Amino acid sequence: MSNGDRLAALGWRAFFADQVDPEVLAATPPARVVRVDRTSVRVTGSDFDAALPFGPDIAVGDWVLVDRGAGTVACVLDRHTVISRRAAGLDRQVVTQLIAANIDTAFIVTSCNRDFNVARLERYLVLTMDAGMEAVIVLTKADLCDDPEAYARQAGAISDRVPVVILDARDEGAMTTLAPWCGAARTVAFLGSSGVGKSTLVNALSGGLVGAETGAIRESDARGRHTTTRRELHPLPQGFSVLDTPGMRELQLTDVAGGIDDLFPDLAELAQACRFSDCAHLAEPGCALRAAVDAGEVDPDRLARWQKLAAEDRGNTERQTARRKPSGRRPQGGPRRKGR
Ligand SMILES: Nc1nc2c(ncn2[C@@H]2O[C@H](COP(=O)(O)OP(=O)(O)OP(=O)(O)O)[C@@H](O)[C@H]2O)c(=O)[nH]1
Ligand SMILES: [Zn+2]
Repeated sequence: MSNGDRLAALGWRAFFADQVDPEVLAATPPARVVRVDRTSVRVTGSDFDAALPFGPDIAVGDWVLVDRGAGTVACVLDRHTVISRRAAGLDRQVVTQLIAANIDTAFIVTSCNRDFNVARLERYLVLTMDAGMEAVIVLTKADLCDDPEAYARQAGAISDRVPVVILDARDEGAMTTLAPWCGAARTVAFLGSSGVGKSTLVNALSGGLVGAETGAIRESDARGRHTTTRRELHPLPQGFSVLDTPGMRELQLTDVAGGIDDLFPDLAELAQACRFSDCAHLAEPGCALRAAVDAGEVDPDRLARWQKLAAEDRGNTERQTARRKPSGRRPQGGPRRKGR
């Protein structure tokens, strides 16, 4: 395999190459961040692997330019997609935690059991749609369930833009089911609660090469033990990359209004017809959404979930904007990039 082919297999494409002049690329070669630890980032390039000192705002999946002489990340390239979540920092400060960058497809994994929750799936979908990723709902543990189709129907009703697949993550057929999204040079990620089968699927896709740790779950409460401890991107010999992420207990939304509109386009459109532009869709006269509920055209539960997500997003976004420091995310003094 040539160096160019190796880079392409890692996901290098015109979107990234176009950001940098060729001579800069020659002097500071591109590499993909495959792991982020507390003090270092692990990167893979066309003909090198390296552990470099951690820099702020570097996410697993990022494309960076490497200063090989200094042994540092010279620059983080603009991301094609990025997912982050709001986390509570010290002193109730709102901090944004980067989860992963440059993912093409997010497999949102849940099981056909008590883990299944439409509101939580919507939350993940808002996040991934806002990030510009393709999303697929993956329902695992179909083999342990009497009526998996009932789960698939509920999941399928969430959005006509999101395909739903049902599988037994431990079965060989799981690979075939996910293959359409795992083409050459693609990057896929598994998101979902602990114990739903993410590591099992990563193992299946990689043919056991990755050896992601899987854990037994306590069947009594359908909750998994927390077995995945770090985020790691695995470039596979089949020519695509897979990211395993830990189970996420809490997923707060910030700055995802676009994703909310994408997932609830009908409600966003109806709201335009409310008499008051700041209608809270509660009991105001001339509320188009309440009228649609009364007419049986809108599910009131879905409306309530949409309102809750929108309110949460607004609250967090306002708090974050108030605290955001005016600093860029690129280390200073890096190589000059196009258009800058
Ligand atoms: N019967 C059955 N068991 C499954 C299926 N998917 C996962 N399991 C089992 O459920 C347990 C948890 O699976 P994991 O793959 O470790 O779950 P995870 O989502 O990676 O969990 P975390 O690492 O904690 O985030 C393991 O014992 C798996 O063998 C499935 O589709 N059917
Ligand atoms: Zn209204």
